[in-house]
Formats: sequence, structure tokens, C-alpha cells
Amino acid sequence: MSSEPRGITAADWEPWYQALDWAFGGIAESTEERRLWRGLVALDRCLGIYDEGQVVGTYGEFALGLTVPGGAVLEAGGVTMVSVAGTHRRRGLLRRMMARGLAAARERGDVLSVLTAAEPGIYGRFGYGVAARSLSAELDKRQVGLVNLPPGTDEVRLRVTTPAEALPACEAVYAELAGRRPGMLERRPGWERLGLLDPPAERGGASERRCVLAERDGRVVGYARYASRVEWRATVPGGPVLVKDLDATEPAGYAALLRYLLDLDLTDRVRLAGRPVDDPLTQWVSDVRRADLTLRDRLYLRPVELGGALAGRRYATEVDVVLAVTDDFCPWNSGRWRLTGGPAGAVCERTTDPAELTLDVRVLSTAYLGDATLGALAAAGLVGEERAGALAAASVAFGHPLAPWLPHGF
Ligand SMILES: CC(=O)SCCNC(=O)CCNC(=O)[C@H](O)C(C)(C)COP(=O)(O)OP(=O)(O)OC[C@H]1O[C@@H](n2cnc3c(N)ncnc32)[C@H](O)[C@@H]1OP(=O)(O)O
Repeated sequence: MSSEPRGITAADWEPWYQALDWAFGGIAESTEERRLWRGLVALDRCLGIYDEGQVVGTYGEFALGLTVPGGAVLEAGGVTMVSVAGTHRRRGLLRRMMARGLAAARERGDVLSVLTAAEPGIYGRFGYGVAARSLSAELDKRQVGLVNLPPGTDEVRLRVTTPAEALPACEAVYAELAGRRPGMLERRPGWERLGLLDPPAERGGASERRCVLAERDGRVVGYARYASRVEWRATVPGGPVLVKDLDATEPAGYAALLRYLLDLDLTDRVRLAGRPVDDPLTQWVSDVRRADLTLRDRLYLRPVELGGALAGRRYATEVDVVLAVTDDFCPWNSGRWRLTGGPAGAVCERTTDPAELTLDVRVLSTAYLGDATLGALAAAGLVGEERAGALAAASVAFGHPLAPWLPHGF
């Protein structure tokens, strides 16, 4: 076996993807979805490991642009389609593919690498930290209502249409949000089609997806894509409203959409997944205990070039701090860095000055978009403070008013 990863070509794709499918125990996706991912993946970044002509390892990447605090969009490789054949596991094949992938990302000039993990235990050893978590909720309509809705909610006009017809308006809303909230992905060509995926075989008895648009003063200010599954128990109707996407550029639009989803007849609950952890619905539900909120890991991130990553975002307050970072997997990032910056921009350069905060790259990754504060990470024993006061100042500077959010998987 040649255990060295190599690039693949279009001709390698089918057997390569078949190996991925087997390693996952069946990906169970529609032809339409498979075609979409094939069109979006950066084939020239995909790697395979072969044993006597058989694919035994796969690694793919999307070319993404990720919003960071302050609104800049940084180049980020989105690691995906990672697998090793059951016959070849725990021999270091994944480790080799990750090392090769990150070395190529560095050569290309990517600043960040991101992924969503099949299992949380896999990627920490490669320097990835959970940079954005997500919330799911199930609102029992008999127990949970909405209170304290924002002014203007009653002026919002709602219009139900198809996801295809509404797509341009939805994309405009998405683009506005993506510029504001860290963790969101810039909409590059082709990704808008994610919103249209609705294969009948994957509906699980639910309706075809619909789209409801929220309009105020003639402008679309939000949308929800949803399906419902009406379940009759004898003569009593019930069942969930399944919310796929819910995005709005202003609170009134968001509230009106949520109220509409809760008011749909013949259903008894509303299920939302992959929401931001600071979702406004947590402020509006009348009974937060019965909203069944669950927190999950969502976006994993690591810097490819630490200096570029820290200089690429902005900071809530002025900051001047020397970070001593360990990075065993990408040793070019290890060492001491002076970060100087604030709301207008930042510089991050190597320094020989004494360390003020010490931390591993994985911990820095968790604080990078503002999901966890450096203070909270220090309280967990993961950040060391060598200069009194450095932690509190840096912790505030790294924060962001909106929690980071990855609205959809990749
Ligand atoms: C971004 C994505 O695509 S996520 C999808 C990941 N893929 C899957 O889950 C598909 C099913 N699983 C697999 O294909 C394989 O088990 C993989 C890809 C997860 C791991 O591949 P392997 O070649 O066995 O990993 P490798 O031998 O390089 O192990 C590297 C390290 O990760 C650890 N590791 C591997 N898989 C797991 C896991 N599922 N959970 C926790 N730790 C893991 C190994 O123990 C090893 O630890 P060490 O560094 O302390 O020695």
C-alpha cells in the first residue's frame, strides 16, 4: 500500500465517492444532493489514499469564505468527505491526509480551516476547536407561546410561496446576515441551491417544503422554509412543523415568521435545529423550560496561518497582548505572537517579548469567533495568565455582540 495521499481527478470520482459511502455505512442522500456536493467540492483539493488500486482514504475540501468578527470574509478551506476504509483504520491515514491538506492550504494562502465533525472526538488533536455551537428547540404549541414581541411585528406582511420562486429574495436576506454574523459563509455561486434541496424520499412523510416571506414597507425582511407532517391520532390532528431555514434582517420580521409557524393549523409543535445560541426566540418563548432547548457543537475551526487569522478579524476594544501558542500539528504557528488591534483593525506579528497569555491553538480556535470567552476558557484551566490584567482585557476584546453561527452544514 502507498499510504501517501495523492490528488484525484474527475475520472477517480465515482470509486472515490463509493469508498466514502461505504466508510460512512451509507450516506443516504438523493442523487440531486450528491450532484450538488460534487459541483461544489474543490476537486483539485481532494485527496485519496490507495491500496492495490482500491480507495482506502478520502479527503475533500470546499473553498469557503467565512465571516469573522468585524465583518471581513477570510478564505477558509472547508474540510469534508473524510473517511478511511474499515480495513485500514487506526493506522494514521487520517492524520496523513489532514497534514497534507493543511500544508496545501498554507501554500495556497488560506487563513483558516473549518469543518463540521461526524464525531466530536476526532479533530481536537489536529488543532480544531468548537468555534460556533448551535441550538435546537421544540416548541409545544399547547404549552409555549410568544411574549414581548418587538414593535412592528403586526405590520409585517406574510406571503407563502415556493422556495424556488422566493430564492432571489431569500438570498438577499442571507447575504445581509452573512456580512453581520461571524461564522456565516459567504454565498458563493452554487451554494444557493442548498435551499432548494427537498427530495421526496427524504421527507419522512412530511409535506413538500414551502417558503413564507416576511415583508415590511414593500421590502423582504425575512423568510422561513418549512414543511409540516400532520399526524392524526384517531380524529385528533397533531404533528410537527419542521423548520429548515429561518432568517430575518430585523426582529419584527423574525417574530412574525415565528408566530406564523406556531399558528399553523393541524400541528402541535414546531421543531427548529441548527439555530444560533443567541436566537431571539429564547427571549420570546413564554416558557423557556418547555421549549426543549439543546446545545450542540457545530462549526470546528483552526487557523492555518495564526498571524493572518488574528490580524484578519477586528476586536471589540483596544487590545495589546503577547500570546504564547502551542500548535503541535501545525508547528509553524507555535511561539509568541504580539496582537495589537481594536475595532478598526489589527496586526499580529511574531515577538520575542515575554508571554502574557499562554494557550493551545485549539483553545484559541474556540475563542476566535467569540463563542467562548478567554475568561471562561481560563476558568477551565485552558488559558494561563502571565501578566495580571491581560486576561480580562483580551477576553473583552475577543468578544462579539452576536454569537457566531453556521446556519447550514457542508
Ligand atoms: C469533516 C468530515 O468529513 S467528518 C467525517 C469523518 N469520517 C467518519 O466519521 C467516517 C467513519 N470513520 C472513519 O472513516 C475513520 O474512522 C476516521 C476517518 C474518522 C479516522 O481515520 P483513521 O485513519 O482511523 O484515523 P487515524 O488512524 O489517522 O487516527 C488519528 C487519531 O484520531 C483518533 N480517532 C480516529 N477516529 C476517531 C473517532 N471516531 N473518535 C475519536 N478519535 C478518533 C485515533 O485514535 C488517532 O488518535 P491518536 O492521534 O491519539 O493516535
